[in-house]
Parts: sequence; structure tokens; C-alpha cells
Amino acid sequence: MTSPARRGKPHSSHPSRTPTAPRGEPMFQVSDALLSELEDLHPRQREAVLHPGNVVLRAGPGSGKTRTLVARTAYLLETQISAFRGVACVTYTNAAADEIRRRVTQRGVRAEGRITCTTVHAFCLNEILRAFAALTREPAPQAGQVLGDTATKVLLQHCFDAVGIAETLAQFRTGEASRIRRANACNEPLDGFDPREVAAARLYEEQLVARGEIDFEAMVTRALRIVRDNEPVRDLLHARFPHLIVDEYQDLGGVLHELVLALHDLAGITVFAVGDTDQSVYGFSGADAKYLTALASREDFRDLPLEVNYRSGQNIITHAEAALGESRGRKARDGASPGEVNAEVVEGGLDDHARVACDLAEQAEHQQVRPERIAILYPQRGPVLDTLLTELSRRGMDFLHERDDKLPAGTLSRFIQRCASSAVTNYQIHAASAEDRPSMLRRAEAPRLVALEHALKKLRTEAQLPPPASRLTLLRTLQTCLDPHSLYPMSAPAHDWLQQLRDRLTLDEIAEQHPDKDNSTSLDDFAHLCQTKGLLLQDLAQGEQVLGKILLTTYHSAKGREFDTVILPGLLNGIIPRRINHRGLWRDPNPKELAEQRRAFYVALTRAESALHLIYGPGYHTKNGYWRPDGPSDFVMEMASRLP
Ligand SMILES: Nc1ncnc2c1ncn2[C@@H]1O[C@H](COP(=O)(O)OP(=O)(O)OP(=O)(O)O)[C@@H](O)[C@H]1O
Repeated sequence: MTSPARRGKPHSSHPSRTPTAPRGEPMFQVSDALLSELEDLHPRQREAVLHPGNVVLRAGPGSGKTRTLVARTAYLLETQISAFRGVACVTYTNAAADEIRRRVTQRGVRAEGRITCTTVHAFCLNEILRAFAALTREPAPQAGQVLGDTATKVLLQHCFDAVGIAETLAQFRTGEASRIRRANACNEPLDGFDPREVAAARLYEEQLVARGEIDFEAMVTRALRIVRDNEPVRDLLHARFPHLIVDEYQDLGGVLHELVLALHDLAGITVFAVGDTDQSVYGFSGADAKYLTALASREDFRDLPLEVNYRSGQNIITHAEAALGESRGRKARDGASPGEVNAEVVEGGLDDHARVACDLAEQAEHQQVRPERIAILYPQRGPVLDTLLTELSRRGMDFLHERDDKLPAGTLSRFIQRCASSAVTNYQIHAASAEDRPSMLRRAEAPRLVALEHALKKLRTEAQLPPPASRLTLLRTLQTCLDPHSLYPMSAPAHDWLQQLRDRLTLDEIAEQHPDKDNSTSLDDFAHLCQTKGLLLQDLAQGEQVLGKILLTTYHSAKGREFDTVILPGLLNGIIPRRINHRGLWRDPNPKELAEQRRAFYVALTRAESALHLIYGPGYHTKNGYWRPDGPSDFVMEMASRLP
């Protein structure tokens, strides 16, 4: 372990916290950018960044976990590990992985090829299975063997049919099948599951092996087996990634937790885990915050809580904790304005909710809040979203609706979305007035050209395509496609733009040869979707910030993000908490599901910096026109009753 030496401006705030370099070891230099970032951090955050061993950073919303994680990654790359080794940083979503990679490179760190910032599944597939399966007894995934969503459901249905429960529909049971397979991989008891579904899940695993295929669950279980059973693989992993960073640890399921433990306990990799048990909202897919607590309670991990909320005003924090039903006693930063929380009671149905939500968004814009800093959040698709879409369009408001999972999955699809974001932003900056341009350039968060070039190179390598003629070929072609002078403003039809991208970057070649099935079908799926749904270029820029647009998205997708103003319409019983569809029948949520929905509501509340608007009333009309007079959400009423 080496210590940072100072370059540039003098620095006095934390030398005593800096580990001293053992005699004879080289001293790495800390850049000015990193030094000033370290100075800006709270002492507890700095301690987490500089701690030489394992760290668990458990902290509430807005407490600077992501900022600390980014600083830690930059610090490790700059000062602690040689240029030939790297840091693996795993997150739960592609958007989060992109965001961390972007922020690390923004710090001026030369991270190219040294930071592997991906989702947990991509890490298992690319860094463990593809890299090492050939050295072990596990089958190495080949081209076209990674099952997409549809293929997974078809195979599961086949297994249901084979074990005699043909009436069970796979499309409603993939979550349960995953839970069974995870419990099985962790040697947990299976008594709580339907034995016929357990048999089907076992058959499913056998079928995957027999067909030489792999799906998302199997990526993790097979990666875990490889790490546990193969010492040379562990040595190689440690040589490449002496440090592993895991974001949103509360969203990990048991198998992933076991994998982290194996990488630490058996391979000797140092772990930095970040999370918040109160923001655990993926229990339905097997995630459990208990794994974060378990990691924090280990003696070889430093458990560092962060107390200050840098995002929200105190008023918003107090309301959010009242909604959660747990007093965490978190405090806003000194000098932060308290923030406003407004209850908007409407008498009519969801049309009125949508009207009020749009009025509030327009008011915020009049008060000089930038549109991209305003979010209208809804719990899930359904009547709330439908009425919002109608009202926003009727008024001709500029908004970006993140269409959840409608765009195809896979890394190629993700790459296209990032290119779309870059094209949209470039166009906006180009089209802005000379006065607005500098501020837009500062605010723009779209991926940079070189990051896109890196992603494209990676896709080509994975597809085993020859390298381009010259180093600059890809860059130049990308530049032409995303040129700010192009005729493709964000309201242009996505289909034409996609066709241009496909041709110029020869994406079809990648799609054909790429080992992931999702990638091999994503281009055609994409083109089909663009045409049938009449998507615009801006619709492809999902998960990315689009300047000048109010964001319309779900509570789940808003996780990890922050906005000046957050508007929550549809806070009505039946919508939030919502009833659950179980095997085609509707029922009330059980206590566990209710708690998870409450946490999702808490996540939504905690996205706001300055203003939070809660819209509720006596009831709403269902799709069939039936009036449900179920009253305001119990979550809102409970919150109100707990407030002083
Ligand atoms: N030491 C600090 N001083 C001032 N601002 C900070 C500090 N640390 C973080 N922030 C700011 O606080 C905001 C929230 O930080 P960040 O996104 O890292 O929090 P988080 O803990 O990851 O939040 P969440 O769990 O809600 O996603 C950001 O705008 C960040 O820049």
C-alpha cells in the first residue's frame, strides 16, 4: 500500500489520515483534481476513501455515498494500484455503471482499460465466465448462448409443462423461479416454495446445461462455482482487480453476496460496499438488505455510517423519515434551506391529479427551475401514467418519458441509447443561443465521444471482429454520426437516425457475431419498435438526462438520482400501496410486500432537493370506469400522523 504524494497546491486537511508508504515502495502522485475532491469531502467520507482495507458505507439518501464511491475509485486508480491493474466496480443497472464511469473520468483519472464498471451480471459473464470458464469444468458461453427474456420464459413454460403444471404461466412466474434457483444455489431451505415449481426450476437448470445455454441467474451461480472451485482463477482475478467496489449492496441477492464473499475471503480482493437498507426495493427479485447488514457486522470490514444529507432540506428529510416509519435522525447540511413539502388535495379522479401535476411543473419552471431538474414520478404503469401522458401532451409540455423496459435489453442496445443521448445533447447545445451555450455545456451529462468509442471497441472485441484500420477510424465515424450539425434534432424520428448509425458503424456485423443473444436480436427489435411506436430520437436516450425536458419516470428508475422539484401524483390506496396480481387474481400486499412498497415511496420522496408535492384525494376511476373510493394512500396518512 502506498500513500499519495502531493503535487500542486498545498493541502493540510488530512495528511494524518493518509497511509504512509512503506519504505522502498514507489510514491504515486495525487492529481490536483483528486486532492481538491478529497478536501471537499466530509472527514467521514474521506476516511472511507483512504481506508486501506474493506469498507461498508451504509448511509441514507443524499448522504454522498456515490460521491465517496467515485472518489475511492479515483483514489485507488491514481495512487494505490499500478497501471497494469484495475478496479472492478459493479452496480445494479447500466445507467448507474455509466454514471460512475463518467464521474471517475471527469475527475481527470486515466481509467481507460483499468476500470471495469458494469452491472453485476455483465461482470459475471465477461470477467469471470468468458475469461476463465475454458480453464475450468464450467461450459464457456459461446455466441448466441445467452438467453433473452422471451427465450427464458419459453424454456420455463416448457419445464412447467414437463412437471405437470402446464396451467401455470411462465410469464407470471419467472420471479419465483429465480428465487427458487437462488435459494438452491445458496443451500437455503426450499420448504416455502411450491414443490412442483421447485421441480420445474431444477429441470430448467438441467435443460440450460444440456442445451449449452445460459441465462442471467446462471451467470451468477456459475461464476460463483468457478471462483469457489478454482484457485488459479482466483489468483488471476486478484491480479487483475485487487479492489472490488459494489454499489447499492442492499439490492444484491444471496448468490451475489456469496460471490462477493468468495472474491474477498478466497481470492483476497479488497471490498468497498455501499448501500442503504432503507432503499431496498428489489425484494421481489430475491434481493435482501440483510446481506449488507451481514457484511457490515464482519470484523474485517470497517462500517462507516454517513449522517449528513447533502441533497434535501430538513423539512423534506423529516417527511421522508415519517413516511418510512423509522426515525433515522438524519440532518440536512448546515445552511441548507428547509425545503417545502406541499399536500395537494384534489377532489376528482386521476385527470385532476394530472392537471395539478402539470400546473406544479409549470409553476416550478416559472420560478426558474430548469425543466430537467423537475421530475414527475409514478409508482408503476397504469392509469396514473396514462392520464399524465394525456395531460402533458395536451398542454404541449416538453417532457421525457422513460419507457421503463420497453427498449431491447443488452449491451448493444445500451450503446445505441448512449449514442442517442449524446446526439440529442450535441444538437441541443448547437441549437442553443450563444448566451445559453456555456451553461448547457456545463450541465450536459451525456457520454463523451471517447467513452462511446471505448464501448464500441469493447463490443467489437466481444464479437471477435478485427480492429479498425486506424485508431481514429471509430472516433471519426462516431463523430460524424453524432455531429451537432446533423439534421437529427431530438424530435426527429428515431428510425432514420438508427438506420444511419447501423450503417456507418456496421452495427449489424456486431449484432450477428456477438455472443449475447440479446445483442443479436436487439437491432431488429429496435428498428421494429421505432417504426411501430413512432419513437423519436429523444425516446432512445433513456436513463440519460435530456436538457430542457421534465422527466416522467417510475419510483424505481428515479433511484440514485436527484431533482430540485419532485411531484408525486396518484397517492391513492390501490395505486400506492398497490394490490398484487398473484396467478391472475388480485390480492392485498402481504406485510413484506407492503414494507417494500413503502421503501419505494421513501426513495421517491428522498429524490427532492427543494420542493416535494404530494397529490392525493378521495379515489380514482379504474380502466373500466369504476370509481374506487379508497381514499388517500395509507402511506401519506401514516406519514402525516407521525409528523410533529
Ligand atoms: N461532502 C459533501 N459536500 C457537499 N455536497 C456533497 C458532499 N457529498 C455529497 N454531496 C452532494 O450531495 C448530493 C447527493 O450525493 P450522492 O448522490 O453521492 O448521495 P447518495 O448517498 O449516493 O444518495 P442516494 O442514496 O439517495 O442515491 C450530490 O449532489 C452530491 O454532489
